[in-house]
Amino acid sequence: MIEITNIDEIDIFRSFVDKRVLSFDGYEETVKQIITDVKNRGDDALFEYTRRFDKFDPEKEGISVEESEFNEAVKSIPSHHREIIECAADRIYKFHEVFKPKSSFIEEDGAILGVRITPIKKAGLYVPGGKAAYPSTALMTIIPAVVAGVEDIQVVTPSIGGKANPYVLFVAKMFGIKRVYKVGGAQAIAALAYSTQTVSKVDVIAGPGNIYVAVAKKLVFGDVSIDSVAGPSEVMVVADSSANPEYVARDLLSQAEHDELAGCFFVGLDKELTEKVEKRFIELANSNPRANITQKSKDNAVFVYTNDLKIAAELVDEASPEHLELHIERTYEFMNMLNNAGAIFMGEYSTEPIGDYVAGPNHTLPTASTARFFSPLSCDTFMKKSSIVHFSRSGFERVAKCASDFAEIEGLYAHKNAVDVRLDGGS
Ligand SMILES: NC(=O)c1ccc[n+]([C@@H]2O[C@H](COP(=O)([O-])OP(=O)(O)OC[C@H]3O[C@@H](n4cnc5c(N)ncnc54)[C@H](O)[C@@H]3O)[C@@H](O)[C@H]2O)c1
Ligand SMILES: N[C@H](CO)Cc1c[nH]c[nH+]1
Ligand SMILES: [Zn+2]
Repeated sequence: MIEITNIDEIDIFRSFVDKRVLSFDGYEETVKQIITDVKNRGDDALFEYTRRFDKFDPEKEGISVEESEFNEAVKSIPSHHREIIECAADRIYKFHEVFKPKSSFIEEDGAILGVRITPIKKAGLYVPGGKAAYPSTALMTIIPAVVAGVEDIQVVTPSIGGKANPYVLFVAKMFGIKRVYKVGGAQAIAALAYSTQTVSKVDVIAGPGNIYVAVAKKLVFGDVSIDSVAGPSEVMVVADSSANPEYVARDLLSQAEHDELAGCFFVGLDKELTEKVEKRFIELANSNPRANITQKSKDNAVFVYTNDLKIAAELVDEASPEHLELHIERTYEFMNMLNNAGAIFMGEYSTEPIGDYVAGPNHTLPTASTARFFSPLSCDTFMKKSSIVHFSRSGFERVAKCASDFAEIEGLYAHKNAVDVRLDGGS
């Protein structure tokens, strides 16, 4: 447990956060090489990495999911599992539909000004599948793209041993996605960004993944758009003496389970609670073989005690975590003291896994402190804006002199003349 009772001591926590984030830079060289290789050699490189990391031979087995594989997958899903997926899909769909951005305009005397919002044409969606398959992420990536109106959707998902996860295929089929490729990691991101003989180039890549996927998305950003750097999961819990330490320890563990690089940050406003949570987290981590918590996972967990709500809020903004859970009495008051978190879960019944599956908001969220500037995946990820400017003669006359004079200030006389010619024939 670290004790921080003075704002000047916040550096101890900052260096913990920075060390974890900086360690991700160590993957850049490997990822750069994979991207360059796929860019230069297309399918040959994509297949080679798939053979190496996903343990099957795409040359023989192919990477495109065929119609028969989709049909077999759909048949193999028991009806009660379909109902579970449909229940989650329904809630996620409704949430994204409500928050889909809409074009809007204002009218002033002689002018219409506004923002036209249209879907991006081509999207590549990443559904993770290394250590575990993520059908819930298939819902969280496909639904906003479909609701946004993307015309052309490709899904990539690593398929260890060559068999795509049937639940992921079920979700793809549910939303009419025909192109699913059995590739993953940095090589899949490179294929979507630059194209290969099989995979076509997209305009936006969205979806979470491990550190190789996250670093690859960061490196191709600019050549394509991305949702965010959504890498190894993180959860931060702020709790006071009203919190249930068992709930808190279990919520921390739920994210540690994703990856040994996952980050778990606990801030207790009560010393005894902080000690209890740390002890219980370690106990659970040591006795939970199915969750596969390693020493590295435990090293990526930190327990802080502070007696000051303002310091707690500062610690949240320092970490800018993917998920923030508030197990405190005055949740809304505390929320207003901070800025940065991918998703905020209010109160002890809003456990993070509810958000992973059924709450409705997207579970694909920025990590590695990028919640400072990135937002959750949403319909916005798949949409872009154009400004609309429409002046009538009378509206033009109201603003023309201002524009003409401004052009003069900048010394841009062709600009000035383009305005003046409409006023008085120009010079
Ligand atoms: N931030 C979010 O919104 C969010 C949501 C869901 C999941 N996640 C994260 O997604 C990740 C899922 O990870 P995963 O590994 O199970 O699946 P994954 O699909 O992200 O990664 C599997 C791929 O990693 C590549 N890879 C593995 N070892 C490699 C190596 N040594 N060198 C180069 N490439 C290598 C392989 O190509 C493999 O196909 C976890 O980190 C989890 O926390 C994040
Ligand atoms: N917690 C993950 C986001 O960090 C999302 C997820 C999918 N399945 C289970 N959890
Ligand atoms: Zn999760």
